Amino acid sequence: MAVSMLARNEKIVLPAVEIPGQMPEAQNIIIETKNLSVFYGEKAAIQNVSLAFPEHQVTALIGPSGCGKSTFLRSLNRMNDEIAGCRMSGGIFYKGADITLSCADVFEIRKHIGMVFQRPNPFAKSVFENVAFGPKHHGVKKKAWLEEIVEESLKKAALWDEVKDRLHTSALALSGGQQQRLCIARALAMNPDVLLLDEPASALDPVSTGKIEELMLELKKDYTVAIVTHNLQQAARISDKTAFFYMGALIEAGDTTKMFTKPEKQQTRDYLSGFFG
Ligand SMILES: Nc1ncnc2c1ncn2[C@@H]1O[C@H](COP(=O)(O)OP(=O)(O)OP(=O)(O)O)[C@@H](O)[C@H]1O
Repeated sequence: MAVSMLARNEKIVLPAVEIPGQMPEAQNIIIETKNLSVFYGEKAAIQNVSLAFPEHQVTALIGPSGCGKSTFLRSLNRMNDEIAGCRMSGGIFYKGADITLSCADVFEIRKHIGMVFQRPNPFAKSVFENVAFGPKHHGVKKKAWLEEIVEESLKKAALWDEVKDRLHTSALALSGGQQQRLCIARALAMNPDVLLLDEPASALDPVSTGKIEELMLELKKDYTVAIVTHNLQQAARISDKTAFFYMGALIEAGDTTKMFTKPEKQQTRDYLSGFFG
């Protein structure tokens, strides 16, 4: 099944992947990896990871620096394709379609699976043009339609009230926290199903971090969210599921409350107790 043929609201129910510690009940899985390995040259950064992302839930990816969280996250919308010498094996299934296949259209994939990076990276354009950029690039020309997309995306990113009177001024004049919410609005403007967030609040002050966390809880009503975070309290506050990575392997994944109170693996217990990381 080609990804480009999937309608936005089409729901394909897949059985949950069996991972130690993961919820046994069947859930709508929107994206999942099966035996995914990612290599930089000869070195494996991710080894045989099978992980399923339940729809409308926040899944936090945690683990010590260098364990492969970002590499794994970036593979989910083929962002690693941009890195010379990076290759992967295994499968990534988005609504049942294997998006690792060479025939899969990466631009189409990234429309469905949007990404926001650690450092806010707005374009040196107006607030409006930042959000309208993707839809314009994908053929939306009508001004009224673009205005509607921009307003709706900024509202969903909880930024509209702060910028509605300065839509045509530079995005670079916004605060760091506003810029990050603008980047989220830019991703939402493409009407994705899945949002990938790589430490979206790590460069922000506590107030802006709080706004991003509140936003995550709001966004999961409409989207499936995967977030890399170093901040264990943040993972505990905002995620439904947590996946713990160590040295490129998925050690344990499951319900966040259970992971933080009764992890099954000793390595998870050690990491959560601060013994390493
Ligand atoms: N572009 C790259 N080229 C070569 N090796 C890379 C590249 N990016 C990451 N790596 C290596 O892959 C491994 C996993 O890195 P990755 O950034 O995915 O880990 P991480 O858990 O996200 O780390 P951090 O929490 O510090 O961001 C590390 O050994 C890293 O050095």
